[in-house]
Amino acid sequence: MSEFIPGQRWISDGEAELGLGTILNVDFRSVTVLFAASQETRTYSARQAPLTRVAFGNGDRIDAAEGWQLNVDDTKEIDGLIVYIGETDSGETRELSEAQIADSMQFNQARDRLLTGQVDRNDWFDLRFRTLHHHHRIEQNPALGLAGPKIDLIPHQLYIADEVARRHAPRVLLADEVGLGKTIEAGLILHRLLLSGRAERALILVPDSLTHQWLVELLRRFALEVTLLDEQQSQAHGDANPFEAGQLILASQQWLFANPQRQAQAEACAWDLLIVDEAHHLDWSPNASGPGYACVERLADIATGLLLLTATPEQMGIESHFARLRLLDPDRYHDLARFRAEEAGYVQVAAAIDALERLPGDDPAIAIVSAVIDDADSQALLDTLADPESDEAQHADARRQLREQLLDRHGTGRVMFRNSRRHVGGFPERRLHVTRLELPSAYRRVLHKAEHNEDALDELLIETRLEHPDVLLYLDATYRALHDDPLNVEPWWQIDPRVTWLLERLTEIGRDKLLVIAHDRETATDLSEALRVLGGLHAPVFHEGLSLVERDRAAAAFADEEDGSQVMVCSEIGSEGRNFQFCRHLVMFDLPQHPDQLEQRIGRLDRIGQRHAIEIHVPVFAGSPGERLLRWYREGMDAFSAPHGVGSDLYDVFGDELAEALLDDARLDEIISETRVLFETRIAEHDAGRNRLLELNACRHERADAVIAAIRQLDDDQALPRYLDQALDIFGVDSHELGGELLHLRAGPHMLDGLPGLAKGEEGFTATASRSHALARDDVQHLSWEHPLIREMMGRILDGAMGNTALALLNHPAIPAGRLMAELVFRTHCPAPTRLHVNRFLPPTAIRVLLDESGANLSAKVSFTGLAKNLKRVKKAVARDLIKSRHDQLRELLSQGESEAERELPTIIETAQQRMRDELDGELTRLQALAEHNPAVRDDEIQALRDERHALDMAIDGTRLRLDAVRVIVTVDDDTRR
Ligand SMILES: Nc1ncnc2c1ncn2[C@@H]1O[C@H](COP(=O)(O)OP(=O)(O)OP(=O)(O)O)[C@@H](O)[C@H]1O
Repeated sequence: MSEFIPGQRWISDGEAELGLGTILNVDFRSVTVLFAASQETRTYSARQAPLTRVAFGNGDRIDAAEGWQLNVDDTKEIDGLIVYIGETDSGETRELSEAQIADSMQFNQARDRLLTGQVDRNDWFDLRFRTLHHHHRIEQNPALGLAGPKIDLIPHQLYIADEVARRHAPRVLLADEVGLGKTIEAGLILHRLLLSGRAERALILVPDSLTHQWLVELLRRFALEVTLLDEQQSQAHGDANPFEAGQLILASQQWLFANPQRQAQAEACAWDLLIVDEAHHLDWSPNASGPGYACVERLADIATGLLLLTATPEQMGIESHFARLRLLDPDRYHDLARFRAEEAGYVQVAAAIDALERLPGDDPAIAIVSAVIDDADSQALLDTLADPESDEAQHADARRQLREQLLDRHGTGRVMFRNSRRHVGGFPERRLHVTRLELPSAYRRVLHKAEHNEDALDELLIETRLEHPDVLLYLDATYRALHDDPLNVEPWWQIDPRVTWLLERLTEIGRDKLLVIAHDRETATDLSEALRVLGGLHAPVFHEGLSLVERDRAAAAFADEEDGSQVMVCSEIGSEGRNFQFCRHLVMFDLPQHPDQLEQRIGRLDRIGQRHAIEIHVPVFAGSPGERLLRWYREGMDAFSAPHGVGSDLYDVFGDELAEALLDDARLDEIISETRVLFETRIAEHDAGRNRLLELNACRHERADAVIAAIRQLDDDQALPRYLDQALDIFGVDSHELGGELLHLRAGPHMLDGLPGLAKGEEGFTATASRSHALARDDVQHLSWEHPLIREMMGRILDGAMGNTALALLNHPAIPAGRLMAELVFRTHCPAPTRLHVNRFLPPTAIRVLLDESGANLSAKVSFTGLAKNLKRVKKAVARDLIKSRHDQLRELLSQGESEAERELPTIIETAQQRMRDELDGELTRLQALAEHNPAVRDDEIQALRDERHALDMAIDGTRLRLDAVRVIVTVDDDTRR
């Protein structure tokens, strides 16, 4: 029995969480202890108190109640209390009685916990060591942040995500053609930045109609929980800034742009990343910018990173496109004329890249390449490539490097990424079905009037309050506007033959689904009503006037495979960005006026995931302006066959003239042939210049392949299921195999609280480590090293004390019983701001040292696994007694282990530094060379990289070792019973 004296410090064996206790009273039967930090008092039997005396040794660091720290050098005893002697942080020698130690002092460190008799389970120690090992591996993996999301591995998306997310403060325009996965790319970039600590806070601004879709995509595919903010939610925060309500905020553009007070609140926050979807709507003109553009401009100024997403960057004109580029980099994009001139030069760059394929052995090709390059290293590469003496491997290497340099140094690629169907490949065919219908007499009357003369048309515009040429193109809207006309008494859909035609199409396609898009929201609403009245069909409507909930309900009613509606009716703007690729029939009830809008319509169906040819049905009235517009689209630019990316150019030139020619066939013929000529010229120019460069730049296949290979390696990592098994067991999560590689996880009765997705008494979730199985079902999560549950478990182990002490028995024929061994795990600790993501070069690294009683280092001879499988558990109380009885020996081994581990530290530091320098110096050289040619490389980007390199150098240099975990091993005889 120990002798208790008031003022001594003890810790409860059974309730270590009570903290450091102080003996208050002792009599011959009982001892009373005050645990001041947790404000608890306990009285124990003096003979069997489950308490361990806290006694520090040389080298330990103690917190004094007065707030200072003592580094212990020596001890003495006065009246039964230990007095520690040592130095404070300021170098002063002081004494500290144990009674004056801070009550709040934590015993999380392995050494303190061990010496105060707190031992964890052996399997916890095992899991801790394995966690360190896997964490070390995963943090350095080049696919970090890209392997977890539940997506198909599509090269162009992964290339963009990898390229953009590795940049300091990425600011880019993601401009892939409609439906190629810009949302996925933005999600991947965000995910990687978050996982690597390069971003913590992001604001995502999307059109009202897409908020829910984003919310769901971010959750299902990226396991990211975002806060969806609207006015109601914001008001619930009272005076507090609602944008501080979460780290990832999703908000509707319409709501924010209309609300200056909320904008001010958003601007008052710090954002690492701002994402703006459908950015072509940001209204800008040389004379004035609209509230949306102005709001994004201010936020873009504050936010470190910026992603603008649009499939049709030039829909609002080239100036407006330029204005958006300026949001990304105001210094680079300040002069529109210069921007245009640069674009003209892209033809030569593209020609030079193509010429590389003809080298060596083609003198004109050398001249073409020489005309573009003007720096020494490119010239050296060209010399190698042109030299017939170089071998094939040298040629290939020089060609590849030169190609990269030309793209990097002379192209647009750094700020804008645009993939097209043409080079991504594998997209379905588009088939156009046009039906000519008779004009109903009411519509014919209107047209007749308009055709009459210009004054009559003006009158019609005044009377209907419609715009020109809408009044001619959307005849149902015109009819509705003329409701005072005594001949227009019936609803338009009663007289419009497109309605019966639509009903016939629906019957014809059987059980297939069909999406209808109409220009006008009223047309959409009325049409839905007409289908109900005339065909008995439930056709949900989807337009900008509906609330979010109504819109999502409509989309869900349409999407449901079993019980869903066969048809849905959308307005133009209402459906932009939505995913309807489960449907292959599109009806364009009328035609939009801008080719980009036409492409946006088709893009609802023609998206990644579409498995069938797309059937585009267009009803037109014979001889009407609508039919003339159709001719312009078909004959002028093949608008229905594929996206060509030049629609904006054509609209800019011919849009106004076309509007004037909608009643004039002869004029229309001229416009169509002029359009065709310009179409072909532009296609040829774009193919030769900018588009060609954008295309070459949008996906560099070697890089994409390397990223995919790294992801696949993690996908196939056999260590994951083993680790998961062990971790789930220890954390108390129940897991059941469901077959087909599926696992159902739910909280067990003793689960440690706060694990993501799991709460006691709740359903839990189904998950699989197989990417293909996860993709096949919406309700199945993708298990990977990046899954929130696994990250949380690993984080808790690494940040906490779990399993950092253990004691086990070893029965070994060659070692006599009663011998002691210490298995020490040291961990590198490199304090650095998270944004440096120092882990990519030096993740916490474990050094294992196994010492026998005499201090001999056995680490190289006896592996962790080899030893672990021969160890036996022991009861906690026995373990505690064993430790108490061997305190001095253990202290000795701990300090010796530290010296052994320290010997390995310099090599670890050097290797990490080398890796960091190789990577960052390479990137710096590349950026500097780029900056000479490509003003899209910002000075601050280069400076930031230099600063980063310097900061990393210092941080890695300051790496220290810490004892992370210790296992005491005691040898026993065969017949030892415990
Ligand atoms: N890698 C992928 N794996 C699985 N599904 C994907 C992948 N990429 C895209 N998709 C799916 O394809 C559809 C189109 O992708 P997304 O919405 O990101 O395209 P987008 O380019 O943003 O389209 P839009 O131009 O219409 O805004 C979505 O349903 C998306 O979930």
